[in-house]
Amino acid sequence: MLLKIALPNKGRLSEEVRELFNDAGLEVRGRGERALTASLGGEFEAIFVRAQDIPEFVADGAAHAGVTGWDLVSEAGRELEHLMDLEFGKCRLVVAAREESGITHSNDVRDGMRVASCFPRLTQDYFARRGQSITVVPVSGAAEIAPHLGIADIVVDLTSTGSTLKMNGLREVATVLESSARLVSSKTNVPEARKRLDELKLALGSVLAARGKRYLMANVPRDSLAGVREVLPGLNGPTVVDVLDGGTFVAVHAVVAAKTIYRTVNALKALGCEGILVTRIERLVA
Ligand SMILES: Nc1ncnc2c1ncn2[C@@H]1O[C@H](COP(=O)(O)OP(=O)(O)OP(=O)(O)O)[C@@H](O)[C@H]1O
Ligand SMILES: O=P(O)(O)OC[C@H]1O[C@H](OP(=O)(O)OP(=O)(O)O)[C@H](O)[C@@H]1O
Ligand SMILES: [Mg+2]
Repeated sequence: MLLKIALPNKGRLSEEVRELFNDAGLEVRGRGERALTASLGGEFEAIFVRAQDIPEFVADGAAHAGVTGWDLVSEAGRELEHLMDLEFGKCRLVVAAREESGITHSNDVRDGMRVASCFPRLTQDYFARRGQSITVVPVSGAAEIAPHLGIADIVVDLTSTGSTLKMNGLREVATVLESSARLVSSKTNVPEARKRLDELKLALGSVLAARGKRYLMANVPRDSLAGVREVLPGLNGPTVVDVLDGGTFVAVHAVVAAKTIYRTVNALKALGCEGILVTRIERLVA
């Protein structure tokens, strides 16, 4: 059974999605720049569509699963199964107003104000939940310009670094939704498809787990082993291997958090370790 996975054809998420699938051993094969489908390592078939259309395609059964932004999944409001947070494409959907508007909080938004957004549903829901009655001005992009054109008072738009808002003289006043890329599937998938999707989750998850980790090897003086054990917790404690010379050193292998590697290497050095080697891990199945 060939599972169809809908992936973004271009834009913010497409490169990172491809990288993730490649790293998981599901290489996007036979894809020309404008191809609409491609084989993914022979196991799955990728269909390339706009990120925005992916929730609909998956919900309608045109694809078994898909990768797209949580913002788009939420806006679509379709019944989908959330399989996995892929931890990239991180951004927030925010309410923003012109610096000089005097609006610094959602409470300052007055009834009847016009809100430009590419996310009309989420915008409407957000203000409705707060008991505020606004009018959504739906746009398909560049919402940030709307207040300057006089077609809206405020905007609800995506931001990550904040530079687009700043460049447009807008101030963020509230967060509507936090988003990142997600793997979603249709709720109606048959058991065989579910099994394949579990395998896909395992493959993608093992890459994500490995990204934050490094494999560390070091020659450790036998006398320092106790100290090293404290520095290197590893997955199940470090692996200790005898070195052929049978002498004063043993080899220690461990998986360590990438962000602590600087500190770890210094600590090992201080314990008299030698030949310290740090490498990336491709996949980590715990
Ligand atoms: N600044 C950002 N930083 C991180 N992720 C973002 C950012 N902007 C958008 N995203 C994520 O990427 C998704 C796709 O955005 P993208 O800009 O590629 O497509 P689009 O603008 O919706 O569509 P199109 O370019 O086809 O009109 C968004 O729905 C969101 O999840
Ligand atoms: O906070 P920042 O880092 O500035 O990012 C925010 C911008 O990124 C997205 O647009 P994108 O660049 O994807 O262009 P688009 O409008 O063509 O989708 C979003 O719609 C904002 O305009
Ligand atoms: Mg965009």
